[in-house]
Amino acid sequence: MYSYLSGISMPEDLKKLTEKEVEVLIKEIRNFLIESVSKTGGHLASNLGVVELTLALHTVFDTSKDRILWDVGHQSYVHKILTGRKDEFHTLRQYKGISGFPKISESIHDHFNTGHSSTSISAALGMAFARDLQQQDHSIIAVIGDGALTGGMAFEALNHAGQSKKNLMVILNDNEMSISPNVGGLSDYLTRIRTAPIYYRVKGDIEQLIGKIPAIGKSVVKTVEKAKDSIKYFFVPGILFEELGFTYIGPVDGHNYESLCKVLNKYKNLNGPVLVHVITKKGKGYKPAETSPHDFHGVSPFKIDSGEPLKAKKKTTFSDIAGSTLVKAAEADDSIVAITAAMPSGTGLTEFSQKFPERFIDVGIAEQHAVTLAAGLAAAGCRPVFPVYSTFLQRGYDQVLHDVCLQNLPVTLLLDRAGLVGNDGETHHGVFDISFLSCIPNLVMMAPKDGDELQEMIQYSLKLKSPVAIRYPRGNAGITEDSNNISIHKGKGEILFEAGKDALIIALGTMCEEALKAAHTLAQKGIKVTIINPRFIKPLDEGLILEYANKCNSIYTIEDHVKHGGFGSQVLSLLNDHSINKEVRIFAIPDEFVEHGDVHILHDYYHLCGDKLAQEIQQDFLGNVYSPFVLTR
Ligand SMILES: Cc1ncc(C[n+]2csc(CCOP(=O)(O)OP(=O)(O)O)c2C)c(N)n1
Ligand SMILES: CC(=O)[C@@H](O)[C@H](O)COP(=O)(O)O
Ligand SMILES: [Mg+2]
Repeated sequence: MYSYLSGISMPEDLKKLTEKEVEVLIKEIRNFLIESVSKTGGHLASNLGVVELTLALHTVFDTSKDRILWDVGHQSYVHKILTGRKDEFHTLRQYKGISGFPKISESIHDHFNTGHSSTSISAALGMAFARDLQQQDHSIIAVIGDGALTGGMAFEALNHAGQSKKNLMVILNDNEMSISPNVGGLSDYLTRIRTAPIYYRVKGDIEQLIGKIPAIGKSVVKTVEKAKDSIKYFFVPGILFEELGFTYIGPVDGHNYESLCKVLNKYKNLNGPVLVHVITKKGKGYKPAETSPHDFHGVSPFKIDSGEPLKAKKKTTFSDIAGSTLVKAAEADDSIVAITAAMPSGTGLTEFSQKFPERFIDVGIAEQHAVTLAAGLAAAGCRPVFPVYSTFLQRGYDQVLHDVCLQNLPVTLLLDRAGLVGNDGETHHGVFDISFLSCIPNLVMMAPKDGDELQEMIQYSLKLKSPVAIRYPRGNAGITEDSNNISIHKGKGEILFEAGKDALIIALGTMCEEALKAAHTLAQKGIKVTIINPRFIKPLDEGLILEYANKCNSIYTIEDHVKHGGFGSQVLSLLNDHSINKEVRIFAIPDEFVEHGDVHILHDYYHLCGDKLAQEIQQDFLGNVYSPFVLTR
């Protein structure tokens, strides 16, 4: 079916093709990507945009020694296809299949693992220092998108790399898009470069021209120098990067394989850091993705002819509820400001951004800045809310501690995608937030069992005069059966289910639903349990937990989070402080990074589901056979 792609196993095979054949290969790769991702889901639009660029990189460089670092790494599919993973591509992002991001463990052609944005230039510079110290000779190329370039780390690295004079190439893949349209002054600057009338002029011509402007006499010299500077700043593309110490090349048409190869060949041995500004179209070659790059940034399986998702739209998600609750709250309180770090739709803020554009702030991929911006807003009398994926808040840790909590500022952090997220895998699971946040003084932390409770918790958080974090998972927000009336009071949990004293299950957040399933299964076996929904991670409902821990025979905690420093550890510590010496078993994720795969598979593997919980509790009653995943005291 694929005349040329079928013959490509490794990058060397590519080098045997003529330019005409490569043109056919480009089309074949796009078809292959569309076919394959329509079944597995994945980051389609970004990959369609870098087909020519990736082929050119593999034509000019040799990644068995040269190092290409893919920023974020969601655009590395073509690289994977060309470096021995074509035949496994149908397993992309599936449990035990290949990852959606670069992985050193997958291939010698992957040189650095990524997933979080804006790391590539720092890593490339580190490798350049190492290469020179070890007197080696290879090329190092960071490929970074215009969205990823909005991240603070990228600026820090550009600043350092420019001055270091190290030989390295930064390829700026500019498609004017982050997940949503890109934001910020730098993005505007790139637009000016792209649309400048001197688009195809080379910088050298302009500099020569400026050099020819005569200047006679002292004051004339001064004026002319000033004028020259202004002309240069106006006309020389990429002057910003030049001033930082980079040689700027571009803009270059990122869909012209031949000219990309020429540029890369010409500048690959240049002394010092070089930045090649490549213009691409996100979603290139597939109409639905070109028209709607946002919708095809990360897709679930879809119909190729229409681009429609295979499964009907999901029910209401936790993110939807967070968004609609904030809209309602903002209608009543004009001090509420919503912040996003380049994830407006992922975090459910689309409606908010449309209804309250003046109170909606997209900072770009800049979580650190977002947190301190929130602190500033709060210090000046606004009520900021920052919905952010749990995993990306890791970027803003010191800002949460130092700028928000130390000053006890009323900032609400909505930790979306808390728990296992599924197919993005180890870089994206939000399973560390309890450990890194619950140790911070002044911070109140909650986890809702369902959508209704999330709504109440957000409303409650907006009344508090202190920082609050609320963690909730990716996906649908159900309504819990057996649910009581929801009324949130600081540090108060609820008895969700009470059948007897054989076992106490303290189930955090959506694990309540799993605990209820287990309770019903166990009831049929004659084992009577009680379930506590703690609602608060901090402060814990100590009274309720101690009362029932004393009453019940054995105690179980369950959470979608790592065990170390997690919720169960805190319960254990509480019981220890009160000398309750009963058996406590913690169902949580052990001390390892969790691979990618469907969430239900991962939950099953780690026994974070009703079936396994019931099985384990039953086993305990039968004869104490323990699973390796649960801690026993
Ligand atoms: C620290 C961090 N924050 C947010 C994200 C989510 N994210 C992944 S890709 C992306 C947009 C990247 O845009 P760009 O670099 O321009 O790549 P493109 O998809 O346009 O090729 C965002 C916001 C992330 N991966 N890491
Ligand atoms: C690459 C990246 O970081 C994002 O695109 C992420 O994959 C989005 O995840 P959701 O699909 O959960 O919004
Ligand atoms: Mg982009």
